[in-house]
Amino acid sequence: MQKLYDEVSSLDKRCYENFGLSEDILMEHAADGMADFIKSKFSKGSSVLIVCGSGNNGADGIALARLLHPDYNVKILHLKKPKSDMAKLQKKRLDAIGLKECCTIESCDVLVDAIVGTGFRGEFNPEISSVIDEMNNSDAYKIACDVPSGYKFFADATLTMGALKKDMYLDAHKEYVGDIKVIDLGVGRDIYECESNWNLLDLEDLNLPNRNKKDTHKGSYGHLACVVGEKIGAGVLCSKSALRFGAGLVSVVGYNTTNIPHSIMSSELLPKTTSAIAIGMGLGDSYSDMDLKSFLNNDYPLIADADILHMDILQEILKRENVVLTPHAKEFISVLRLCKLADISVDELQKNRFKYVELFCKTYPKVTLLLKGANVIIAKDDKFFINPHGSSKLAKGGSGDVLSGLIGSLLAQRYTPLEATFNASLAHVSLALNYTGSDFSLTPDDLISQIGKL
Ligand SMILES: NC(=O)C1=CN([C@@H]2O[C@H](COP(=O)(O)OP(=O)(O)OC[C@H]3O[C@@H](n4cnc5c(N)ncnc54)[C@H](O)[C@@H]3O)[C@@H](O)[C@H]2O)[C@@H](O)CC1
Ligand SMILES: Nc1ncnc2c1ncn2[C@@H]1O[C@H](COP(=O)(O)OP(=O)(O)O)[C@@H](O)[C@H]1O
Ligand SMILES: [K+]
Repeated sequence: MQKLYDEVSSLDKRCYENFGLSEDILMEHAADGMADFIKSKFSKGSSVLIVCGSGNNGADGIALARLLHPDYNVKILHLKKPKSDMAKLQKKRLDAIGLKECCTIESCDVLVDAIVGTGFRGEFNPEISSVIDEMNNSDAYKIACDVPSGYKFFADATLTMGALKKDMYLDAHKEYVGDIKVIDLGVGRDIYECESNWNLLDLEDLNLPNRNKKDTHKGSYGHLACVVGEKIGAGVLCSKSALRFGAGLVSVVGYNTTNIPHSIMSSELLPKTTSAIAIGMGLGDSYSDMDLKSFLNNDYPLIADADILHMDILQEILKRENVVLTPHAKEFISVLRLCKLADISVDELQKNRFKYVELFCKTYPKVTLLLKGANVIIAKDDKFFINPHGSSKLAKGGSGDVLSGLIGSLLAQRYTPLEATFNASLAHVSLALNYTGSDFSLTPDDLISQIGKL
């Protein structure tokens, strides 16, 4: 697990004040980290074009040019005259060793974007936009210094300074960042970083269910009741996924339980041995509120997904002690509207995913939320996690039902709602990562069939 930050300037400031490091020392480490990265990937003599802006992001780029010259064939393009004190100082140092400047995006092996970093505000003017377009069209290996400029530069790798920034994990930004690597700024990352409520999940954080205890029976591993309605397929996917992920028993529950696999049980009412409930997937609108209440009149841990996230009965669900909500963006704006927290478009949500997740959690601190997307957000109270390891292989109907089953399974096996959710989410993305077929071909059944290989 790694920490995430809204901003790192306060962390830089701690370095100046607590560790006696200057801005110059920090920047020298930033540039050195980038130089090491390039040296590890490209042999001496490779051509490196560094495109610099006028602030400290540009200054990082100028310092990098100095560190690579003359072993590498370095060229520098100043889009604007150096303006910040550090940019002016770095330019003076570079001029002293003499380095060729260029004024167009020339062909090169490595292209470094040091136009703007965290100080970017507003929009680029048309000239800068067209330079970035040209850079994007280059065949070179593309490196973003700190962050891809304005999230318009398509980087192969982003070398980010000091610590990870939350903003890099907005869904829309996933297209631009490439592989992300943190560069230390003169002190180890553990020392540079301070507390943060936001964390990035690593695949290694996955804690799978186990069968280490010997004196057990099926009841030891819980019973998930999956309440189904009109579209039985969604409930079946959820149930199969739950059974495969270790729940001792799984039942499809409701009025429509014909044609279900033999391994799944069925009943009209909640089984007596129920230890967790999954509700919402494929529910349709055939249940009355009264019917639904009969499934909710208990305090079992519950995962609510899909159709139920549009229903007024959600208010009742949100009062429960152990509940997980798994909306995608469109469902989350419905949740926010039902809760009278915000009436916004999907677009507005996607631009401000972190803010609205925080708003929801502040109002419902007992609820565990998983907001689906290219980068999944998992949150409870004041703890927030991002799972960035999913891929577009998962963008297919039924992927979410499999996820609900994984979460439901762990709830039934008595994981806490937060543990169930982040472990299930990590398992879900691992299933997609482990799939060896073509990206476009992954089906929910493929996901389920791979659970056993985790
Ligand atoms: N201790 C530090 O201060 C460190 C700073 N570092 C680097 O410094 C960067 C931040 O530097 P700054 O705060 O100077 O900011 P940036 O260099 O990211 O951006 C500010 C510059 O961009 C220009 N700019 C802003 N909006 C623009 C727009 N819409 N169109 C065109 N130009 C625009 C401004 O005129 C200014 O010159 C980080 O991203 C990182 O790369 C690193 O060297 C690490 C240490
Ligand atoms: N481009 C993507 N990158 C990463 N994960 C994705 C992407 N598209 C979809 N997913 C994941 O796939 C799942 C889709 O769930 P959902 O939209 O509820 O599908 P369904 O309701 O059809 O089962 C979610 O876990 C989501 O995070
Ligand atoms: K940049």
